Formats: sequence, structure tokens, C-alpha cells
Amino acid sequence: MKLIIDDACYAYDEIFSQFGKVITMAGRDINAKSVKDCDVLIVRSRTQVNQALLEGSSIKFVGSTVAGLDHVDQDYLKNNDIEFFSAQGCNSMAVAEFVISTIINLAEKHKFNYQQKTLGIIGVGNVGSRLAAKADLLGIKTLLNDPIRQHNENLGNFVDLDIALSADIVTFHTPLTFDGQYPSYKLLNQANFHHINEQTILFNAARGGVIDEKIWEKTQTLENVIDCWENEPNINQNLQKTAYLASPHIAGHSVDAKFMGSFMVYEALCEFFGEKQQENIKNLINPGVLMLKSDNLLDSLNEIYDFKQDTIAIKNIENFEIYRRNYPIRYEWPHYRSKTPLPIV
Ligand SMILES: NC(=O)C1=CN([C@@H]2O[C@H](COP(=O)(O)OP(=O)(O)OC[C@H]3O[C@@H](n4cnc5c(N)ncnc54)[C@H](O)[C@@H]3O)[C@@H](O)[C@H]2O)C=CC1
Ligand SMILES: O=C(O)C(=O)[C@H](O)COP(=O)(O)O
Repeated sequence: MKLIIDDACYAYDEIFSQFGKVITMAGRDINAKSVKDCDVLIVRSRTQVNQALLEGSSIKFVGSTVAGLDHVDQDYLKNNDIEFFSAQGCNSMAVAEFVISTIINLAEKHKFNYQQKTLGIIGVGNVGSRLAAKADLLGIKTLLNDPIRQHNENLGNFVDLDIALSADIVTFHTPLTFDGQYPSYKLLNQANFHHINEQTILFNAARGGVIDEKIWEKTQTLENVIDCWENEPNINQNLQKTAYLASPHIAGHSVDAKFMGSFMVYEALCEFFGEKQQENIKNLINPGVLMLKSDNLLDSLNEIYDFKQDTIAIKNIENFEIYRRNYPIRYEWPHYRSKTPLPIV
């Protein structure tokens, strides 16, 4: 069997070589010619998985080791009997940690008490619900918006989009969708941007396109935090120059998340081909207990990982893709022993 794998997939050799010959390439370079005689395709977010890539190939299984689905034409896969698995939730804790760590840093910069702020979370799935749980632990009041969940689960505590947008801190965690009853493309647009004002902290760690950047660049906010952009890696430099954090789509890039993305696809692949899982793969990340020296929350979170370094690293946007492909090691909070309680859920 032949597997073609994005070389940014965590531990691709240790994890996937039990299935056959592994060929790797940068995700953006995987093309119809390279997949043609392969049986399995494993990607992250940079490969467009569609008819143009797969028609006439031998691919029987596609695994995506990330949460977003906008790079995959799932209808094409279904109609052509190609098995698809996506590692939903693999990086949700990493994104929640990114948002909380940034809020704590902004509280210090602007001298506000985060317990007196409201946090509007738009999209309350794997990321949004973990973020909400961490915010609750810290005593931050959340305003949750997710009309799909509200409709399906009849949740009484959810709010309308306009209410979530009027929070002090507004953060998007929806997929990028263009159709259905609740498309998220330009969810923050001409008609509702007036809720965002000079006191708002606005995050996009979901996907470029969820917020209309043409309007965003003309809107005065307290701070912008932008991890996901329209037209990556050719990002909007007006927004980049003024954002508190302008990072290269790395909110989900913890070691744990990358491992979990690969591992979840591995489990699905074992099931698909009826192969037994190798026990040792579960132990591929094991940094032991990591000790923190700091004695307050802000310093502890920055000692774990200071996200400001990611903004500095892409001041020259030519570094956008290189930096994210060679991202520093960042472990999630549960690995650390801290003198001050961390909001771990
Ligand atoms: N910056 C990064 O590194 C990362 C970005 N992402 C992005 O974040 C998105 C969310 O990730 P997860 O929470 O894991 O996905 P998820 O599928 O678990 O949750 C998404 C939630 O958004 C809701 N939703 C969909 N359309 C909506 C709308 N119009 N308004 C409000 N809510 C809506 C859904 O009902 C669902 O509950 C991913 O699709 C991906 O695009 C995910 C992980 C890492
Ligand atoms: O899971 C998602 O969705 C993401 O946005 C990933 O963190 C993106 O990872 P890359 O494949 O772009 O490294």
C-alpha cells in the first residue's frame, strides 16, 4: 500500500509506516500527479481535496488531521466511495488556551479586571465550549451564540448573534461555510459591524472570511487578535500592522494537538483496513511533568508559551508559511506543574 502524507503531519513515519510505503510532500505541493497511484491520502489544511486532485487516482481513504473542513469536498468523496475521516476536536484545547492566554495578557496591558468583562463566543463546538469552560473557571461571563446547536439541542442559555457581538471581547469559532441555514462567510459584515466599537477586543482564530476584513480595517477597536486571515499567506497588512497579535494561523499548533490529529486519523485508518493498533503510538508525546517558576497566572501562561513571539516572527510576511511549518514546541497546560492554578478543564 502507498500513502501520501503532508510532511507537516506529526510523526508521520512512526505513526503511519505500518500501513505501507510513506511518501511525504508539503501540503500545498500535493497534486493530482503525486496522488495518482497512492491508496491513502493524509492531509492538514493546506491541500485542497477535491475532484481536481483525486479523479483517476487509486485513493480509497482520506484522513484530515485538523478540525477545519473547508479544504475538503466531502460530497465528492462520498459520491466516489472514498472513505473520509477528519480529526474533529483534536486542537480545540490549543485554540482555547491561545484565546485565554491572550485575554490575560490584554488585561495586564489595559489594566482591566477580566472578571468584569463579557466574552462573546460565536460558534460553541469543540473550541467554543472548551473556551467557555475555561472562561467560567476564571470568572469571565460568557455570551454564547450557536444557532445550529441552539436549534438542535434547544439550549436555553444561548444568545442571538447581536448580543454576543456586543460583548467586551468577541471571538469567532465557527467553521467557514458558504451555504446552509447559517453560513458563516462574512458573519461579521456591514449590517452588524456597528456592534464592534473602540472598546471591543475582537478575535479571529476561526477562518479568514468569517469577518469582513475590508470593514474591519476601518473599524476602531480596543485591540485586534488575528490568527486566521483572508488570502493566507498574503495577509492584510493594514490589519497586521495594528493588531495586538497578528499570528500565522497557529492557534491550534500545540504539540498535543498535532499528535492528536495524526493519532485520530491512525485510529480511523486501523479500523478501515482492519489492522490492530500498536500500543506504543499512544506514548509518542511524553514530556513528563514540566515545572513552572512563576507565581502568578500571567507570568505562568507566558512562561508556558508567549504568543507575542509568533507576531514578531511574521513581521516580514514572507515568513508566514515557513514559520508555521517550523513552529516552536508548545505543550498544552496540563503538562505543567504550576504554583498558581491554571484554568484547566
Ligand atoms: N486557528 C486555528 O489554528 C484553528 C482554527 N479552527 C477553526 O475553528 C473552527 C471551529 O473548530 P471546532 O470548534 O473544532 O469545530 P466544531 O465543528 O466542533 O464547532 C463549530 C461550531 O460552530 C457552530 N456554527 C456553525 N455555523 C455557525 C454560525 N453561522 N454561527 C454560529 N455558530 C455556528 C457549529 O454549530 C458548531 O457548534 C474550525 O472549523 C476551523 O475552521 C480550528 C482549529 C484550529
Ligand atoms: O484545525 C484547523 O482547522 C486548523 O486551522 C489547523 O490548526 C490548521 O493547521 P495547518 O494544517 O494549517 O497547519
